[in-house]
Amino acid sequence: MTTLTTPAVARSREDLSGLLAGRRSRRSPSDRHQSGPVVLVPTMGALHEGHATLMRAARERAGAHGVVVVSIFVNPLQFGAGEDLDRYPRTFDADLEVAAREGVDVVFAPVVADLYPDGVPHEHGASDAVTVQPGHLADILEGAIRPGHFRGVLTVVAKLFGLVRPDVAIFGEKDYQQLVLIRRMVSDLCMGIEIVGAPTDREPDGLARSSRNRFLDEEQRRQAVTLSRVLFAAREAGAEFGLDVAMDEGRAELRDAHGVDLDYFTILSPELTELPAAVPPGTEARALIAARIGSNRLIDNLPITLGPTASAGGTADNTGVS
Ligand SMILES: Nc1ncnc2c1ncn2[C@@H]1O[C@H](COP(=O)(O)OP(=O)(O)OP(=O)(O)O)[C@@H](O)[C@H]1O
Ligand SMILES: CC(C)(CO)[C@@H](O)C(=O)[O-]
Ligand code: BAL
Repeated sequence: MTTLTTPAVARSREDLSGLLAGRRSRRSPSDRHQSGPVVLVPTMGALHEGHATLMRAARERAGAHGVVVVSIFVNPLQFGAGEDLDRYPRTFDADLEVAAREGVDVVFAPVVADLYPDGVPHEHGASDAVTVQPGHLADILEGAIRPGHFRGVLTVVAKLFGLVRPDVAIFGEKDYQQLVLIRRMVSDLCMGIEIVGAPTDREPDGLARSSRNRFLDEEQRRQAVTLSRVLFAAREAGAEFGLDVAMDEGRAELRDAHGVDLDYFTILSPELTELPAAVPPGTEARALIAARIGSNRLIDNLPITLGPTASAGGTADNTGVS
């Protein structure tokens, strides 16, 4: 029988610094060889198997002597007015079980006032708070639909980095634009933290696991698989026939779908810039999709290697139907 050790739970920043202090003092240069890295997995809770893959990667990276910290915090600053902040699932006891199963050392689950002692600095409210302003990459895709979202994400991630001071932080590729922006923040603000991107974990039929999937009813669950179908169809066609055909095949999947209200389907460079008009065979790209199914908004993406007859069409051609 496997014995599970419940992670230490820090409910405030003071708890966290207490829990991490002992470990940090042991990380002196003289005995660094005996200690491993501090590895952080930031989450909003409602943990599922996708999160578990991140924790497993963290445990492996930290080794027996390192520390795995999982943060659970539903960050109000990244939710816009009318979004699903209030109904976002909160399942703390079940989350602790997942963390225990994956060998997490510390769960950091602060309250809102702990991370925002002067209140949540929403754009529309007066505030002296310093927040992280992302570049223009935050204005496209998710940022176009959710203005201010990435300012909220980067601000809270910067706070988590400041509190946990990890050597490594692991994020899912499922939130691909988020991952790109976090890498950019760490680089531009010289944070000196290694950012690891973990592949998207999927249901057997291809649907990307997501905390919000639990809100899908049976019919919506059937419709939700359209997102990954579009991406896999685009990937297969793109590998053989290039970008334009990849877009066509993705769009064809969308035409046959019901109940899927598309926000975007596009293929961009891995850095989320437009692809040039002609790309050489073997060019790496990223297909990205977002859609609403009922009142649920889902996102997904997939890496694509464009094939020998690839020819890029720029924004006009590789922007999806809506
Ligand atoms: N299916 C997945 N595979 C790998 N990583 C994932 C998966 N789903 C989420 N993650 C990653 O887990 C981290 C925490 O994400 P979060 O708590 O928002 O979960 P989520 O399932 O993405 O929820 P949401 O429904 O809000 O999109 C992020 O880095 C995210 O990219
Ligand atoms: C990175 C994150 C934990 C910041 O709140 C969140 O955006 C998420 O769970 O992907
Ligand atoms: N994982 C993305 C968090 C959000 O939708 O706000």
